[in-house]
Amino acid sequence: MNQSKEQRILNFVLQNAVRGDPCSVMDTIDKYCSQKEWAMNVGNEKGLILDKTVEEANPSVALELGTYCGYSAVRISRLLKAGARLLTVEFNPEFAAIAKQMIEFAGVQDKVKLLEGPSEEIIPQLKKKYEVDTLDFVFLDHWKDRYTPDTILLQECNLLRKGSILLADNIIFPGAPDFLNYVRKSPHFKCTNYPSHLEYMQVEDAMEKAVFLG
Ligand SMILES: O=C(NC/C=C/[C@H]1O[C@@H](n2ccc(=O)cc2)[C@H](O)[C@@H]1O)c1cc([N+](=O)[O-])cc(O)c1O
Ligand SMILES: [Mg+2]
Repeated sequence: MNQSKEQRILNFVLQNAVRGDPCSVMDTIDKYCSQKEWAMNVGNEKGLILDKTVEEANPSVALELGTYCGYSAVRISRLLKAGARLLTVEFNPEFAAIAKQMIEFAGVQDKVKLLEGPSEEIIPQLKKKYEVDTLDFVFLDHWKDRYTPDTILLQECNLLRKGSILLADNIIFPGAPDFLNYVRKSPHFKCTNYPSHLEYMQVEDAMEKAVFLG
């Protein structure tokens, strides 16, 4: 049966990137997805905003919602200090299998734990099952209608602390209007908007940073 787009992206990386080199993996995915087949990786323009926010957070424990092929998991984990870890949530088994291979090829597997399942099931397990105290950084890039309920769930599970940084992708396209409304109206978050463009396209997009105030 014919391959999936995600399998084709992984194969292109395995054949063209440098094993153990996260930047080479990111660049190779960006090359494929800008020249051959578009895919919903955060990409290099918004990726630079992600990099700066991760560096600002300098997290010991980071969470990503929406692994997909592992592009942002590689991007985030390459910046983590010794001993720090990224937990990334993916519920599509095909995507999880691709991402696992992508993460291992990039050589960041010791920093990344891929959790398979829906975010609403995984988030309540983070403290007891995955030994998380609080999260220093959260990247939201999964279903856009899950950003708000999962942000509320993170608070209900006491997973945020004063200064925890949330960064959300796709604020303009496809858009996450209820999330934007929620965090901007909430007295518990200080928000910053970062205008950018949709990955690999000349379409407006933006990222929103929301710092939890406790
Ligand atoms: O739809 C988008 N993203 C949805 C991502 C969904 C990913 O999150 C996982 N997940 C993991 C856990 C869950 O609980 C739910 C889903 C899904 O299995 C998928 O791997 C999107 C779309 C465009 N676009 O241009 O159309 C651009 C983007 O940058 C996007 O991020
Ligand atoms: Mg996205």
